[in-house]
Amino acid sequence: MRVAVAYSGGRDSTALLHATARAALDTGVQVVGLHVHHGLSPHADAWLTHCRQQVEGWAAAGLPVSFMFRRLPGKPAKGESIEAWARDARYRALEEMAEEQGAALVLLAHHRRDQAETFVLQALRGAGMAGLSAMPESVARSGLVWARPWLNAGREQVEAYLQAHQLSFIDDDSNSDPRYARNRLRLQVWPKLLEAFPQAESSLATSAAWAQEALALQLELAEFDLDQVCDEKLALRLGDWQKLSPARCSNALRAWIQRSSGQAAPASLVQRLMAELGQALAPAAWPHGDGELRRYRGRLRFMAAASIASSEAPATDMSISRAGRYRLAGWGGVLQVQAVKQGGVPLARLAQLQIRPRQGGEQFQRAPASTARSLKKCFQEAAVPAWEREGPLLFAGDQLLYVPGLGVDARVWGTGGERIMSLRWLPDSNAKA
Ligand SMILES: Nc1ncnc2c1ncn2[C@@H]1O[C@H](COP(=O)(O)OP(=O)(O)OP(=O)(O)O)[C@@H](O)[C@H]1O
Repeated sequence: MRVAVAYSGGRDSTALLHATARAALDTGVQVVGLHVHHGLSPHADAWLTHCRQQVEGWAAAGLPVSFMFRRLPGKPAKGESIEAWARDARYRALEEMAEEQGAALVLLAHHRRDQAETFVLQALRGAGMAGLSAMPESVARSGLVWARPWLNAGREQVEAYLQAHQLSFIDDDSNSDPRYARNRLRLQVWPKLLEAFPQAESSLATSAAWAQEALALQLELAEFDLDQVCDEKLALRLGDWQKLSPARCSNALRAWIQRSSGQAAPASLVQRLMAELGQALAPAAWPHGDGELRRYRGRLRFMAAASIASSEAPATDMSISRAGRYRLAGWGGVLQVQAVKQGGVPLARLAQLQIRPRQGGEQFQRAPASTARSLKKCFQEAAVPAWEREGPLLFAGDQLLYVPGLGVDARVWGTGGERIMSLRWLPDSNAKA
């Protein structure tokens, strides 16, 4: 049997790797230290050398321990948080190495101060229960168990272990860089906090444990509620959902978004949906992750971008020769055609219309003196909300005539001397829940 320890060479993971290897003596368990070379610090090569040599020294002294490392390919993208990139890439590399080594258990050296700091950092961001839960003692992910055996141990205990065994470790100079929130908290706030509240670390870690319990309850309640308010295709039946109390509504919604899209719901999206979902029944859409949430006929669904274009009503032809309201089959609404003096399309151009779903790549021109641009750009410039962007596009041959939310394309505006018409898409507002 093989156990892995994520080993940065810092204080905590040095102590943990050594302690694990000692505990494994005479048990038949093999321990492997997994080191990730981030390539971010000029010292990264020296750290790697230190780690390898330290483990080789321990192995030579008879401990059942070996070493493996991986260099991270690539760099954080421009604008991406270095911390977030390094964390994600580090966990992926650790996962791959553990698999290669045949280790089903990976130990991380986080301790109680790390847990208390995480709780405070999350609270300072206004996090909910998921954030305040901080780090779990163990979690199964990607076929591996990740465990933090020292999550309830104080930093002094780790320090005492290092001293007792005369272990050397790396002092990462980036730990004093004040650009990182954790470093500011650790260096500027923590000493003062402990001076005023000596029990702070254990109290905050206890609060994180309460948050974990509260989170588990929230998730259980959400499962229960979603069983009642989802249809067989897992769409949310809005009429039933709205009957829940406000706290249960947002709790169930958050869990439903995560479940149906596979992506966590930002607090801003949940807030917005709570305000907008119950106000009307008209078809509407809200962007989320790599797709959008769609309200249609009293149900909310998530649609991935790839499936959106193909799932729309099919392209159809129609002919319009006078003002009026025209119901478009399969589109859930009517097209209003009215005579206007300017800014409209010549009536003659409506004789052979094609009605098509948006497919991407369409260009629209908002004013005669401007140029044609992508629909996405035009929607952004005109600040058209997501739910007003829905509906059919009207074409005459290859020429785009009308886009819901934007109006008639300026390239086809009539110039006078002919009957010109405004077009307006009116989605049904009376769909039943
Ligand atoms: N480069 C790395 N390679 C392998 N494991 C790492 C690496 N960086 C962090 N870890 C693991 O994640 C844990 C938490 O990381 P964190 O950055 O908070 O600690 P650290 O200051 O790098 O090192 P230490 O916790 O060993 O003092 C570490 O204890 C270690 O188990």
